[in-house]
Amino acid sequence: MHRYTLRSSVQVPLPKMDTLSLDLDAALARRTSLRKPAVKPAPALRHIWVVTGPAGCGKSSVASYLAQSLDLPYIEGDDYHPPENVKKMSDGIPLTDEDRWGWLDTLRQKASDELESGAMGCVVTCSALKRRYRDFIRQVGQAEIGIVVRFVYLRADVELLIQRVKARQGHFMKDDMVRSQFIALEEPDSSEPDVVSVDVSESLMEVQKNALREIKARMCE
Ligand SMILES: Nc1ncnc2c1ncn2[C@@H]1O[C@H](COP(=O)(O)OP(=O)(O)OP(=O)(O)O)[C@@H](O)[C@H]1O
Ligand SMILES: O=C(O)[C@H](O)[C@@H](O)[C@H](O)[C@H](O)CO
Repeated sequence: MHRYTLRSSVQVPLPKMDTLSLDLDAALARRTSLRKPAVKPAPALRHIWVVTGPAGCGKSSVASYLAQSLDLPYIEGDDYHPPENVKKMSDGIPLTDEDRWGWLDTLRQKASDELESGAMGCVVTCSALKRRYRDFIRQVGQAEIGIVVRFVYLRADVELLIQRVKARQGHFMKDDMVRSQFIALEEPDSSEPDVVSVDVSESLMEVQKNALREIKARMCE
């Protein structure tokens, strides 16, 4: 190791202890003042995950799994249809925009209330078939700082969903309604970057795992 030696002719007056401490305090004061103010960590983003798609695509099956996996409150959209909507669908009559606005407003309010009560996020099932429905729900994220609305669109073809709804027991939505869902459907495209699309032609377990992986990949965005 290279050792430095002071030339003996050079007299370096050693500062007295008090000036040393003064210098040390001054140096510390300067350093503190130069130190950048502590940056407070940004509050974690709170997500409203809206699982969307036509009847039978797996919204309830996937959303309940996501809510459990992420330990988040789960809002089942079907539970908030007014009775007249349920009756219409049970009678094989497709809903109209007018039928849906109140329901959509209830769902987005429920999601907002969950976050208001301290939840770090929530998972909502809502068909949200049309772009304007998704825009309506997006307003929650535009109104509140730190709240992010994201959509998980469960993508399938009509014949597959007809089969799945046919095989389902005890639900008011019957297979004869599935085609009308696709007529109303405005599939999300690249103009909606807050939508992640998941193919639901695979097994339920695969779809659930894929959806969870996609969500986790977007949590920090
Ligand atoms: N990937 C899958 N593979 C096989 N069956 C599935 C899959 N996903 C859902 N299912 C089944 O398809 C039926 C419809 O699923 P689910 O009720 O979750 O759909 P949904 O979108 O919530 O329907 P709705 O909008 O009518 O409430 C259920 O019987 C469910 O068990
Ligand atoms: O917008 C709609 O037409 C309805 O919400 C359907 O898409 C759902 O499948 C219904 O909730 C039954 O589950």
